[in-house]
Formats: sequence, structure tokens, C-alpha cells
Amino acid sequence: MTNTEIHVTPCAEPTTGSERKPDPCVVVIFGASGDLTKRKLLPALYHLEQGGLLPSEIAVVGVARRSLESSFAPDMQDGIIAGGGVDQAEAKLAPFVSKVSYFAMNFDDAGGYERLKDYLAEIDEKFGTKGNRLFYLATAPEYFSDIIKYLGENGMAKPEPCKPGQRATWVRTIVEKPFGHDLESARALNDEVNKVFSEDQVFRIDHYLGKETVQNILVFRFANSIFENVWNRNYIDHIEITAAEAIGIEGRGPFYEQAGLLRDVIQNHVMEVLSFIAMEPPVSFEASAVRAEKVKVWRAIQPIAPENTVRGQYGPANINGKDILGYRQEDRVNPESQTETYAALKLEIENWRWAGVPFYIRAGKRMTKRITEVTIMFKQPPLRLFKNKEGKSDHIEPNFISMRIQPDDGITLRFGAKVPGPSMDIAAVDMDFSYADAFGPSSNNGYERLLLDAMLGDATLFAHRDGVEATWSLITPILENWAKNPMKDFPNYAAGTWGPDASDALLRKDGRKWRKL
Ligand SMILES: NC(=O)C1=CN([C@@H]2O[C@H](COP(=O)(O)OP(=O)(O)OC[C@H]3O[C@@H](n4cnc5c(N)ncnc54)[C@H](OP(=O)(O)O)[C@@H]3O)[C@@H](O)[C@H]2O)C=CC1
Ligand SMILES: O=C1O[C@H](COP(=O)(O)O)[C@@H](O)[C@H](O)[C@H]1O
Repeated sequence: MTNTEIHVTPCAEPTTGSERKPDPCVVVIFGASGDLTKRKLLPALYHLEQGGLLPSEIAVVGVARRSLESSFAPDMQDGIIAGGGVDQAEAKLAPFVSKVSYFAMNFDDAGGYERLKDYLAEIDEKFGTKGNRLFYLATAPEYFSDIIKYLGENGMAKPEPCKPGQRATWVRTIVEKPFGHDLESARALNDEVNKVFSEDQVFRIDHYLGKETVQNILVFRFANSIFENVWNRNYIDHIEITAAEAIGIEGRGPFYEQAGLLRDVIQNHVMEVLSFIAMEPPVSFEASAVRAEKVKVWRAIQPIAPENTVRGQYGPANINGKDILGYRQEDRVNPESQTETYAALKLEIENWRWAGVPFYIRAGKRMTKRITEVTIMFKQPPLRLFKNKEGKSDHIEPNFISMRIQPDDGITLRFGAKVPGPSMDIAAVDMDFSYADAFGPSSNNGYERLLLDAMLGDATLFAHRDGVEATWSLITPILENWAKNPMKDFPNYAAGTWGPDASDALLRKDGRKWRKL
């Protein structure tokens, strides 16, 4: 393969959406001392504030169990600098930090919500936040129901009645993943949430949808006219989606033992990416239209037969002279654990566009490298005109489009080009678009866009209850089958590799192989 890098630069001023600024509001984060708040949410809010995207009347209230009055601010500042990739010398934290406060309470203490309600009223007075509330449930999922129930019981889930001549207030809630543990629990949680909040108040977050490159899938397909015509079974041979992580479970043993890879990454992140790749053009870029098309894709996926599923668990390895623990040796993990840290699936979408085009998806922890990527592999041309010196034409690689979600975000189009010289030799070459080269570095960790959208009441990039239930309908039978049939050969891949042999065999039986990444 000859690598011809054609760097794409923006050719004109970007077309921007309308200037969007939310109403004054209080963002209330349940789980304020947790990892997510520190590494992702506060840095995202800080970047929004620095970018002038927040109203000046904004306040952030962190809620958690421990008493943090004295240490929250310095701890939070460290988190913003480390998690947000902020240059310490250039950081202008003071204006943002002055809007953040901490409220200690236990989530299952009913009386705490009454006190919180009074505290938020004081915040409204002090910061001019006008009664608008964005509750962010950044807690372990077992607390979602209780928090929602208590917010409802304390009259905090509905906006205050509108006063004459004043703008209506709003109350919204962002619910973190995992949303349910299986289909039944997801339905039950949806019922509990919708008893208290109407669906238009609920923002089920999947941070993959906040990633620029995931949103760019829709732009690539629907803002350009040259790709959509070939985006179907007539031209596409198959599609691969890979979400590989080099890290392991990062000390989250108890969580991972409950979850496993399928629940943690495939039911949500990978399914969201797949829906953007496979959906029909929505009639508008509005929440109901986009969500409706996504659900149609998930509902068209055929039940996934056990032979089209592969699971793996990493074992110990020495990587570059460093000993890496196997999953079963990780802290607070059962030494005989059956939890999967890798999964690969073959999916068939039975609709007009995709019938006969397999979608192979894989995701795993402790893989060779971190890469999330979609490969659209095209069919060979109908007639092979060009032969090599041996008179053969099977050396010509098929075209593909590779959409790199992370790292090194961008898009590559591979095609054949004539090698200079007297014969018709063909080499594969790449046209490369790099996000960073074209637009410069971005601070967006996915949460910036989604927090802003929730404050604006725009649910386009959030999951609807129908969507969550549709993806759980696909995943739950696999989980049930795996639970009934424990793996005898776990661990079945060494840390630092591309997963178990069975994953290669899944494609080999169709005469294909994973593209080398
Ligand atoms: N961390 C990440 O990168 C990601 C996390 N998520 C999701 O975000 C959510 C939060 O994850 P994470 O931040 O890692 O979790 P952590 O375990 O780090 O944080 C949990 C938070 O909840 C608080 N808490 C726990 N029990 C109580 C209680 N009874 N009363 C009051 N506060 C309580 C803790 O407070 P205290 O310490 O004071 O007890 C802490 O602030 C989860 O649903 C997770 O799946 C999603 C994507 C990525
Ligand atoms: O939700 C989760 O996502 C991360 C991967 O997110 P990324 O933005 O770093 O790709 C994963 O590590 C974690 O296990 C999971 O809970």
C-alpha cells in the first residue's frame, strides 16, 4: 500500500448552527466527588464557561455523601486541570470555581432532599438562576431510582408554576449509563423515571454521541451528496466496527463483575455508532426524527444467533517489560470470574438498504491499542480489467472508507491508483482527512456538547426510552445464553492482543477477516 496523504483543510468559513445560549440555570450533580464528575463533567463545564457558551447566571451544585466543604474546591481545580487538559499556567479557574458549591447528603436520606430544595432556592437568589434545574445523575445506577423518587416526592421534578409576565421555568434530568442491566430492568427504570419526569424532561446520556467524530458520521453521510448513493447493499460488502481499549478495568472490579463488556460498551456506545452508520436520512435534524430512524435500525437487526457471538476475557501478559494482571487477578474480581472483557458479534440488518450486508462489531479491554473505528468495506468492481504480470487480478484491494472516532480522529478513503511505468500495475493509496490538521485541537470530551444540549433542551443526541429498550432486546438474549453456558477456556486472550481466536474465526467462516488496524 502506498500512503498518499492528502490533507484536507476547511475550504470556507464553517457553516455554523445558530448561536445557542442556555437559560440561566443550576446544574445539580449527584455524585460530585466521583470519578466522572472530576475527570469529565467539571472540565466540560469549565470549557463551556471559558468558551462563553454558558449564561452568566449559572451555578453548579455538587451533591455527594462525604463531607467536602474544605477540600472540594482545590480537589475540583486539580480535576479540571488534569481531566480537562488545561494548562495550569493559563488556567482561569477562579470565575468558574466561584459558581460551584458542594452540598453533602446521603442519596437515601429522604430529609436531605428537603434541605437541598431550600439550598437551591438560596442559589437562585444568589446567582439569578431563576428556578431552572438540570439534575445530573452521575452516580452508581443503583441510586437512580431513589434519587428520582425523592426528587418527585419533594416537588423538585416539576417546574415552578409560571408567574405572570415571567418566562416559564424548566426542570430536566440527565441519567448516566448503564441504563438498566437487561431488558426487564431497563423497562422498570423507564417506568420509574417516567412516573416522575415526562419523557421530554429526560436526557439519557451516552457520551459517544457527544464526540465530534460520531456526530460527523451523520454530516459525512447527509451533508454530502457523493457518499449516500453508494451507502447500501449494492456497493458495500460488509461493515466493521471496532471499539478497542488498551486499558483494563482501571480498579472498577465490582462494577465490571456486574456489567461485563457487552453491557458496558456494546449495548450503548457501539449500538449508537452503528445506528448512525445504518440509519435512513431523517426528515429533519430534530430529536424525534433522528431517534425514530435509529430505533428502526435496531428493530431491523435480526435476533443474534449464539454462533454469531464471541466472548473473551484477558489473561496476564508482559507488555514492553511490564507485567499486566489478568482480569481474574484484578482487585475485587472473582478468581473464577465468567465476566467477559471482550465481545464480537455478527449482526444482520434486515431492511431494504442492508439485507445481505453483515455488520461485524467488536469491543474489548486490554487490546493491542486504543482505537475506535468504523470500516465501510466496498465490493470489488464487477469486472477486473487490470491484471498483474502473472495475469491475475486478485491482488487489487477493495476500496474502503475508514472513519476513525478516536484517537487520531479522521476519515480515510482507500482506492487503487496506477503505479507509474509501462504496465497497468495498481497500488492502494489513501486519501486522509485529519480532524486535528483541519480544525486544530479540540477540548471536547463528549460531555461538553451534551451538557450544553441538555441545558438547551435539545434531546437529539440523547437516547429515548424506545431506543434503550430496543438495544436491550438485542443484547439480553446473548447475556442469558452466556450465563447458561460458562466458558471453560477463560481467560482466552492475552492482555495486549486483538482478542480470542474465535473472533477471527467469526469472519473467517464468511471468507473475511478483520481489517488490520
Ligand atoms: N467514570 C467514568 O469514566 C464513567 C462513568 N460513567 C457512569 O457515571 C456514573 C458515576 O461513575 P463514577 O463517577 O465512576 O462513580 P464513583 O464511584 O467514582 O462516584 C460515585 C459518587 O456517588 C457518591 N455516592 C455513592 N453512594 C452515595 C450515597 N449513598 N449518598 C451520596 N452519595 C453517594 C459518591 O460519593 P462519596 O465518594 O462521597 O461516597 C461519589 O461522589 C456511573 O453510572 C458510571 O457508570 C459513565 C461513563 C464513564
Ligand atoms: O462508558 C464507558 O466508556 C469508556 C470508554 O470511553 P472513551 O470515551 O474513553 O472511549 C470505557 O472505558 C468504560 O469502561 C465505559 O464504562
